[in-house]
This record gives sequence, C-alpha cells and structure tokens, in this order.
Amino acid sequence: MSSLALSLKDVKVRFETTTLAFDCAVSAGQIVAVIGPSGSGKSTLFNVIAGFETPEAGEVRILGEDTAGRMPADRPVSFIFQENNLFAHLDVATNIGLGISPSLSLAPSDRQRIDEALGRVGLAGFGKRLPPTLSGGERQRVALARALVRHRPLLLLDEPFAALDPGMRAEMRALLSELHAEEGNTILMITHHPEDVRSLADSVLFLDQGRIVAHDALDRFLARRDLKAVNRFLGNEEDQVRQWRPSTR
Ligand SMILES: Nc1ncnc2c1ncn2[C@@H]1O[C@H](COP(=O)(O)OP(=O)(O)OP(=O)(O)O)[C@@H](O)[C@H]1O
Repeated sequence: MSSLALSLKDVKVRFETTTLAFDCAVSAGQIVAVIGPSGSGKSTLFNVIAGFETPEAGEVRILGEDTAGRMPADRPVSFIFQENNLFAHLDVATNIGLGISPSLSLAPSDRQRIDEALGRVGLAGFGKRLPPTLSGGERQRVALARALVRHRPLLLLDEPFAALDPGMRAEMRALLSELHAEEGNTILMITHHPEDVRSLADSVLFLDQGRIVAHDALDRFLARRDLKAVNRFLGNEEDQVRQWRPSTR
C-alpha cells in the first residue's frame, strides 16, 4: 500500500450559515484535481490543510503527522494562489528567498539555489526584476520557483493558471508536470478547467455542498453516473464528459 500524503478524518468547519465536513485520504505522489460547484468548499478544504482555517473537530494529518496546533509556516505545505503570490515591492530573487528563509538570512548557497530555481522555471536573469514588471505567467513561474526551493512534500494550487491566456496555461501545465516528475511531491489543484484535469490529474476529489462526495481515479470518476451532483457538474452528454477525458498523455 502506498503511503498517505494527506488524510482528513471527521473534520468539521462551522461558519455562521453553513457547516462543512471533510473526510479523505490522498496517496503520496499523486496529482489530485479538486473540483466542484462554486461554494462547495474547495477553498475551505485548502485553508484547513494549510492551517489558515482551524476546524472545530476532526484530524488533519500530513505525511502521517497530526497538524493540530501547527501554524501554516510550520506545515510541510506550499500554496500557490490564482494571483497575489508575490510581494510587489520585493524583487524576484527576494520573493523566492522568502521560501527558503522568512527572515531572509540567506547563505551564498541559498542564492545559488534561487538562481537554479529561476533557471528551472525559464526565468534565468530575472532575479532583480520587481513583480509588477512581469507578465502574469512570469509571476506564476516565480511563485512556482519559490515552491521549488521550499521542497515541501505537499503543494496546494488554487486556480493557479486562471488568470493566464490559453498558451501560457499550457506552458504552465507542462512545467508543473515536469517539476512533479522531478520532485515526486503530492499536488492538490483546484481548477474549473477540463484541460487541467485531463492533462495533469491522476485522481479527482469532487466536492458538493461542503462535503467530499467522490474521490476516484480520473477514468473511474468520469464513468460515474450515480451521483446527481457530478452529472450536473459534468453534464450528461458524452461530448461534455469527453472534454475532461485524457486523450494521450
Ligand atoms: N469565512 C467565512 N465565513 C462564512 N462563510 C464562509 C467563509 N468561508 C467560506 N464560507 C462559506 O463556506 C462555503 C464554501 O466556501 P468555499 O469558498 O470554500 O467554496 P469554493 O468551493 O471554494 O467556492 P468557489 O469555487 O466559488 O471559490 C460557502 O457557502 C461560503 O459562503
């Protein structure tokens, strides 16, 4: 049996008007697409895993360790959002350096790691640039470089390519796929885009009304017809479902 990167057991989050409940187990090394209708709880799930939201009950384990009481910075997790991942007034190298040391006490070897990470994401020589002078795709590459130098085993991506044009989205997917092959990390990715799912995901976590109602290998998930919420989300027609299905990988 493969080891677990993540497990949530009887986790409950209560907001004023709604309660969310999460149970799941994710094997190490997987890329998991997190999908579901708006308001189904995808961001809340990520906030619980990253430690930005404290559940009122239940257990969140990352690599087998209970995360109770552990601050976000102390969790073995990196997070990339749709936008605003970078400090606008700090240059690119410094933004990446924060991934190594939040107090920016960087040794010469760390500077070398930053340069290597920049090269790895196709941004060699960009270290002195300020984020507002970069394109959206370049900024997301910097965010990926910062995640790279952190070497955290769990990477959470919340619509990381949403603001990019289709060409850049495809480039970022390819880059993410390469980095995943090198790092062997576990990736959870919230996305609304079928092409993200079909080109990257091993499995799908599907949320509806604050619950994880399905967690299946991608092919199995797309073959499901037993859940109304999934049918509603994917559409009933075969050509609607087909856009989520990998053709060649
Ligand atoms: N801080 C909060 N206070 C009160 N309710 C909240 C809070 N955060 C989320 N919720 C509620 O919890 C539910 C799940 O929200 P969440 O943002 O996790 O959904 P989502 O699936 O990420 O949605 P979207 O795809 O639209 O971003 C929603 O009903 C939302 O209104």
